[in-house]
Amino acid sequence: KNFPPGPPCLPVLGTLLHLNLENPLKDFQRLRQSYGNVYSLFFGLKPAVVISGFKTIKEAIVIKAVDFAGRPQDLFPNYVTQRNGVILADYGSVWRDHRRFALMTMRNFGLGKKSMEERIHEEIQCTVDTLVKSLGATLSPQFMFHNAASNIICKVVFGTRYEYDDEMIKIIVKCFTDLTKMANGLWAMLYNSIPLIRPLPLPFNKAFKDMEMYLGLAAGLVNEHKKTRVPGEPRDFVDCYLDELDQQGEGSSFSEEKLLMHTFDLYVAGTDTTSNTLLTGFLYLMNYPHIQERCQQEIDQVLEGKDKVTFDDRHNMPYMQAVIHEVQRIANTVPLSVFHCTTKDTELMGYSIPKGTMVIQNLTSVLNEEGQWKFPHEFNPENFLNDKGEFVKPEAFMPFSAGPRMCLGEGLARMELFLIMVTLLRKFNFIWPEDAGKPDFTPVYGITSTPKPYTMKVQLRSKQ
Ligand code: HEM
Repeated sequence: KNFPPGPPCLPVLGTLLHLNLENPLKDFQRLRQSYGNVYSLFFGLKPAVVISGFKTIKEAIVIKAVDFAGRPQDLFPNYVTQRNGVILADYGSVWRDHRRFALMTMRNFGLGKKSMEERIHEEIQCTVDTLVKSLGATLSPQFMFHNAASNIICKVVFGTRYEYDDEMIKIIVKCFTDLTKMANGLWAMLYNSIPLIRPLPLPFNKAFKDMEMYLGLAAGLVNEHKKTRVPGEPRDFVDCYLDELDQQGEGSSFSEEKLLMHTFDLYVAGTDTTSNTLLTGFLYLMNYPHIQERCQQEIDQVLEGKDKVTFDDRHNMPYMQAVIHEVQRIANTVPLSVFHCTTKDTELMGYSIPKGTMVIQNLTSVLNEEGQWKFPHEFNPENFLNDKGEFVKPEAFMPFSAGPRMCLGEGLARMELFLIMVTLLRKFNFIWPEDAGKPDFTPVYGITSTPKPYTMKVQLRSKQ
């Protein structure tokens, strides 16, 4: 009763036929126009509510926070991750303990402090070396940015990194990029909607194989940690978790099984998001050379005489900050966030939503919402600058979502984006190759949006 309205529903299929399962973003927008900011869909028999627009999303996930802080437990990714980890954990003590632990650990390891900056800078040096080797040639930057993001989070979690030509990093990055595309793609939607097909040998089985591969790798790394660790002197996230396990008594929610999936969550969430944001950033900067040039002018001025950029320098770089935020807005890296679920019977904008209903936050609808942005539909850093040229962040800037389930890697991601983009723009000019044709800015849909593969030319800047 009083459930949000939605398109007509068929037996077995629900409202699946109203969506292009390869990329439903346009359908979500179309349905919003017909049914408003809160409407319902049915995945088979399973009801879902799609929420759109800044006001509605804020009301749900920030103001009524706990009511909307659950995660559905019967979707394809829950089966693939064996219901472990933090990203898909339902609202409750296991999620709370693991989230708090991850936030605290990453902070102790220097999030916002110098040591994390040093780790990022070490990795940037490898990116710089790759670019120097490509001077004058045309380069595909996909692997380079994926490898850099992957290595940074790998160092935080496992204390190690892989050379860019190491077979292992190729396997890991491929596994992560495949999984984030599969997790809410066509086969996942069919898996969710039609339980009868689950035992069949269909393409979704690849995700289970990828996960098995990752767990084998992680178990090997954890075993090595067990042999070499000094209790109380942690080197990385895994050591911290093992220390925590030593201290936890009976009834603790920490376990080795959970550790493995926790490493997966941080590793995968930290790789595909940051790298795709960087790829989007350089795609736009090459095609808006005047914006690239203005960034470089600001960087040269602020960093004059300095060896390296620090995260604190962002306070003196309003234009660069505006560009990075605009890149994140336009990249729309996690377009539907991660699906939420109501934790109790609740209400939203006058509609009743029962406990256990899946909630899809259409972040896309906020990041390009008319009325929230000066230029909602174009790439324009002015969206984040006031009349005095100062950096301002509108409340509708929600690429990391908001509320209790908000991205826990936001601090790390922001530091990476700033240090990487500033260092590379200071040293190089990025040029759209003359023979590359017109750029295609339309991203490929998945849990993370990915720019279509492109190439770049790199020139050493004369000043450097
Ligand atoms: C540009 C980079 C990133 C973007 C745009 C992004 C975006 C998001 C979004 C939209 C969510 C879902 C929030 C919700 O359900 O309401 C999320 C969750 C999460 N992110 Fe990120 N993320 C980024 C980087 C990272 C990094 C670097 C890490 C790793 C340290 C990370 C770890 C996580 C985790 C563990 C969650 C689950 C939080 C929870 O369920 O409590 N993310 N992220």
